[in-house]
Amino acid sequence: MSNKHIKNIKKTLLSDNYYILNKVTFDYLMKSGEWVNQMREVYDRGDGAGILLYNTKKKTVILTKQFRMPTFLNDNKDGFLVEVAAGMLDKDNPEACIIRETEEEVGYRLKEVKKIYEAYSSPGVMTEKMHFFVGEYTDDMKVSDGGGLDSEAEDIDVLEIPFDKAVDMLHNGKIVDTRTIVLLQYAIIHKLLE
Ligand SMILES: Nc1nc2c(ncn2[C@@H]2O[C@H](COP(=O)(O)OP(=O)(O)O[C@H]3O[C@H](CO)[C@@H](O)[C@H](O)[C@@H]3O)[C@@H](O)[C@H]2O)c(=O)[nH]1
Ligand SMILES: [Mg+2]
Repeated sequence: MSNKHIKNIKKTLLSDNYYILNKVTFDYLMKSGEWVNQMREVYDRGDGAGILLYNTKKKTVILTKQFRMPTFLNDNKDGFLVEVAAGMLDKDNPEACIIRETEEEVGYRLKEVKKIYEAYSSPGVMTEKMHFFVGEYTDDMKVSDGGGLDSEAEDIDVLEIPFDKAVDMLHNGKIVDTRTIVLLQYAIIHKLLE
């Protein structure tokens, strides 16, 4: 972390109730040559990973459906969101995380995944970097019903749907999760299911 355009970075903890919210003040060198003091609230909940699971024979994908309170508070009528399987890295590397999350959330045990992108989720407010994966699944990889961890009160529906239906949902506004949109578009562009 070095940048000659910033100095005097100071962090004040506002909340560590569950994850970390800091108030960060710093001096920033404008293009004009003037130093200005700025403040940002920065939420740190670690990094995450998400995966589009696809089956080339059946031409299907696996998505999840779960309640997301922040979306309920902002315009998502019933608060349920259709998403790719995803989770937070915790202490794992991204590959290990997404293999673990795939089994927990949708019940498939993957051997291989392919990393396609890394991107910041919401760069103005969050530190979170998201690792994007795609992975091929077959029926024989199914080891459980998935659904998420009871210990974390996860209550996840597993949706195995035709890829064409997922693309329709993308185009008619039924899929409104950025990662899911990015991954479905990747599948379209790279003809993953053809
Ligand atoms: N008590 C409590 N529990 C929480 C809180 N925030 C999260 N949790 C618990 O932590 C679990 C995290 O589950 P994961 O599957 O690891 O993460 P995720 O919520 O699916 O997050 C994924 O999607 C997010 C939204 O796009 C991403 O931000 C994240 O990086 C990750 O990819 C949640 O199910 C929930 O039980 C909180 O504020 N309080
Ligand atoms: Mg999850």
